This record gives sequence, structure tokens and C-alpha cells, in this order.
Amino acid sequence: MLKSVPFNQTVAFQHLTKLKAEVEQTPLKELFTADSERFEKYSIRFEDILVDYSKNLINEKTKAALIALANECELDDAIERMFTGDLINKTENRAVLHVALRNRSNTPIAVGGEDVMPAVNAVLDKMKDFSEKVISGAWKGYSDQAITDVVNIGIGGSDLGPVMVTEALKPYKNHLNLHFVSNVDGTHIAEVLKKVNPETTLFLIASKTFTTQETMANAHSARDWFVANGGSLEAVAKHFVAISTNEKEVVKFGIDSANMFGFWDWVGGRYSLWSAIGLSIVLSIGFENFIELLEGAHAMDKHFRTTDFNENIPVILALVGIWYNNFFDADSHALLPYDQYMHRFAAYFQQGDMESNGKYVGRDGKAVDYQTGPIIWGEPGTNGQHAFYQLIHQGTKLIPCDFLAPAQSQNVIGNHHQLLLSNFFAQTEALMNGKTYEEVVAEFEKAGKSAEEIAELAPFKVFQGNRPTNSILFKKLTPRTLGSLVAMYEHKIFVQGVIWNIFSYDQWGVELGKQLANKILPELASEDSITSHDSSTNGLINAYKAWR
Ligand SMILES: O=P(O)(O)OC[C@H]1O[C@@](O)(CO)[C@@H](O)[C@@H]1O
Repeated sequence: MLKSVPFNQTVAFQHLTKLKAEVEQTPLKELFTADSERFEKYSIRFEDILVDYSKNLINEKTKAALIALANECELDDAIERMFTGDLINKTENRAVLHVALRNRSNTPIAVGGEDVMPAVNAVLDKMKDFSEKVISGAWKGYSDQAITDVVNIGIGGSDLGPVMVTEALKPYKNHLNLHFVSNVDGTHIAEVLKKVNPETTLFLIASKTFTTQETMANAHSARDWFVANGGSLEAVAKHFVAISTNEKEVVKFGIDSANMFGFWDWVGGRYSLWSAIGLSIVLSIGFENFIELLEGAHAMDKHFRTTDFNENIPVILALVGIWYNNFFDADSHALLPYDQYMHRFAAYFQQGDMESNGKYVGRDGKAVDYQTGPIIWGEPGTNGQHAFYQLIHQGTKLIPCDFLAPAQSQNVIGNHHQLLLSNFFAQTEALMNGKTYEEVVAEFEKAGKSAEEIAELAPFKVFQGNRPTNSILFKKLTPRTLGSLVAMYEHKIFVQGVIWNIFSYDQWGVELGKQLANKILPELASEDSITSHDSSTNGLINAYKAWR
């Protein structure tokens, strides 16, 4: 286990605790009136991305103390250990090298003394060759027709990344129809199979382990459907490819290893969209655009690895997040993209963040006595405004929010984009400034309300304000920009895990449910009344049996 001082026993932590009182005495809007340069001082430009963190409850002293916390937690050393292939995923004895998948500089990165880049590039070449055949129509199905539909069967990191990226980059897609099946609920695959023709459909079985219950159930059902509807086991080779680290299980399923796109155990599932798991992305937007996605991530990797923490975007976002999570008792963090194409962005980082930092045991093997990973949630703007912004503005909970938006729309219709962005700008301003009682009264008086009405209604219309946000404005949602944004959040998650002194790259927490489901499954197959569990679980299972 790594040596380190527990997070909340660092000198910086004690200092920050003292600074909090000072920050609480100064309303956010006063920080702006006191310093006309605040926006310039608390924003960072990276290529075509502007990260404005000025609407946060921080000043120069708190920012310096947060950076001191990062230094006291030996963040610089941790960053280098990741980038150089150290086995930082200690509980699985693995490196964490999703950065190698997009290492467009092609500098050697060794795992176990062997440079991984030749293998990474070989898989990229195979993805390029295969995708060009499918997209061009050269790849034929069993009835000698070109592929029209691609069905990605995977779950978690083998689904969420491809879905998020193909949705976000829809303006770049080609003629192929992409479908995603993840849930083991038969509805998911049934609804997709209604839409596709076995003669012209390509199935991608995406699974790092190739043992995940949901994915294997869906893969077998897809193959059964294929054979029962005009295909054949011989024709599987033309209509099924596998994306996995587990060649043995791929071949056992009946997919030729020549139709397998491999990746490695040092790629975490939730960090795998840059790997062969991204094959559906390549088929959707083409190889060149996929490379642009990798280039954008690589550019952010270089920024993260080489930039002083004062101007380091992932480090700043991580530290500001820790400020609210650990000093202001904020339990969640909202990702609010003002771009409909990014409608799965928050969902993607629910796995990315919560499966990484949703941990209560520290690297020393002992339960921590402080908060770790936040609850990640969010919906696109402006829809969220009509759903949960009431709580964000006037609730009793502090909800730190990231607002993201493109300056350029990819669908210019009327003044829609200006309407969208006017809300994007207004929401963070409103959350910061609020509305005082005096302002409410003045509005009521202007509207001719009586003193009684004002006394009765005014309290409900006061906004406390002082609610922190980050604004991330980018020129256009291009593959490169999306790659940078995703890598930015990946590294934010890494930084927070280092400071909380937890292992961010395993996911033991997903195992118990699976184990118990495997125990219950045979009980559902029988007609017997079940008594092997607690009365609730027994009662539920037996009620199901009575109704099915
Ligand atoms: O890619 P696979 O091996 O099928 O795993 C799918 C998902 O299942 C997990 O919950 C791990 O069991 C996620 O970490 C992972 O992305």
C-alpha cells in the first residue's frame, strides 16, 4: 500500500478548514466587485476551450491552500507513475494506461518492460482497415449485401462511452445505423432486433472480460436470432466481431480470433472508449474523426502532465470539487451540458466518476473517515431548468454544477442557439447573485402589490445565491474538443482519487450483487416456494412466482 498521510490529517487540510470560515463571510458576488480582474485570474484557456472557475467560493488564499493539499498528497509523483505504467491499480496489480491508447506522440510507454505502443497501433490499424471495409460496403454479409446496421452489445464501459461519443458526434456520422444493446432486460435487444435485417447487420460483442452476464446473454440471443432468421453458424464470421481482452472466451463463443479486436488489462472498462471498444465510434464517424478524438484527449494528457497546478485544468476542477465535497458537505456534482448532442455525457461520467471514487476503504486497507466520491448526475440544458433547477437554486443542499456549452451550434435554426446560450449564461449568474429580499420587494411594489401581499409572498421569492458553478465554454463540439473534455474529467477523477488516497481503478463494489444474482437465478427456474433468504427477499421472489 502506498505511504501517505491521511487526507484530513494533512497540514493543508487543517489550513483549509480555517480558511472556510473566511470564505463563508464573503458572498461570491462581492469577490467580483472587489476584483475586476477575477474572471481573467480564475479562468483557463486550452485550445478552443475556456474553463471559467471564477464563480467558485475561492480566493487566492484558498486556491493556494488547495494546491498545497495536492502537493502534500504527492500528486506530481502520482501523475508520473500513471503515465509511466506503474502498477497503480494495486488491488488488481495492473497499470492504468488509457493515456497510451491515445498517445499520438508514439513515445514508448512500457508495461512489464515492454513498450505497448506497437500493439496499440496494430489494433488501430486493424480498426481502420475493418471500418473502411464496412463503411465502403466492401465487407459483405452472407447474402452478399453491404452492412447497413451495426449493433454494439456491451454494458458499462463497453457501452456508455460508445453511446456518449456517437451521440455527441452525430453531426459527423455516416450512413451506417448504430444501435446499442446493454440491459439484460429482453426488451432492450428485442426492440433493436425489430429494427434490423440479419442479412445486413453487424454485431459487435464488446466485453473486456467476455464473461459479463448481461453481455453474454444478449450475445447468445443475437446469435440465436441471426441463425433463426436466415443466417447460419457458418455466417457468424461475416456478422459478428468481438472486442475483448479474453481471446479464449471469444473463440469459445464462436467468433474467429481473426474477427477479434483486442485490448489489455491495463485499460479500465470505464476508460476504454479510446481502445477497440471504440470500434462502434469508428464505424459511426469514420477512422479519421476517431483519431481526432484521440488527438484531443492526448492534447489534454500533455496539458495535465506538464502544466503547473495553478493553471492545470483537471487539477483545478478536482481541487474545487474537493473543496465542496469535503469542506462544504456537498454530496453530489451536476454536469449540465447545454448541448442536446451531449445528452449522455452525465450518464457516462456516472460510471467514470462513481465507479472510480465510490470507495470507503483507503489505500492502507482501512475505512476512511472523510467523504470520497460525489454522486454524479445531470441532464442537458435547458431541460434541467424545468426539472430540478428549483432545488439547485432554492433547495437546502449545495449542488456544485459544471455548465458546458458550445459557442457554435451544429444546427442553425432561427435564434435557438442564442436562446440556449442566454440561459447558459443566466443560470450561473443567477446562482451566484441570487435575489435579495429588498430586490423582491421592489419588484412587488413595482407590480403594485399591497404590503400584505408582499409580506406574505416575498420570502418565497428570495434566492440566497452564492451557489458555485464552473462554466466550460468551447468553440464547437468537434471530435478533438470532445476528446479533450472527456480526458479533462478523467484526470479530474484521478486527482481526486489520489488526494482521497483511494484506489480509483478497481471496482470490487460491483461484485456482490452479481454473486447473489447468480445464487438466486436457479431459484427462479424452479416452481418451489423460496425460503433460503430473509423474509423480504423470499416474499418478493415468491410473489413474482405467483404472478409470472
Ligand atoms: O466490458 P465487460 O468486461 O463486459 O464489463 C462491463 C462493465 O462491468 C463492470 O461493472 C465491471 O464488472 C464495469 O466496470 C465494466 O465496464
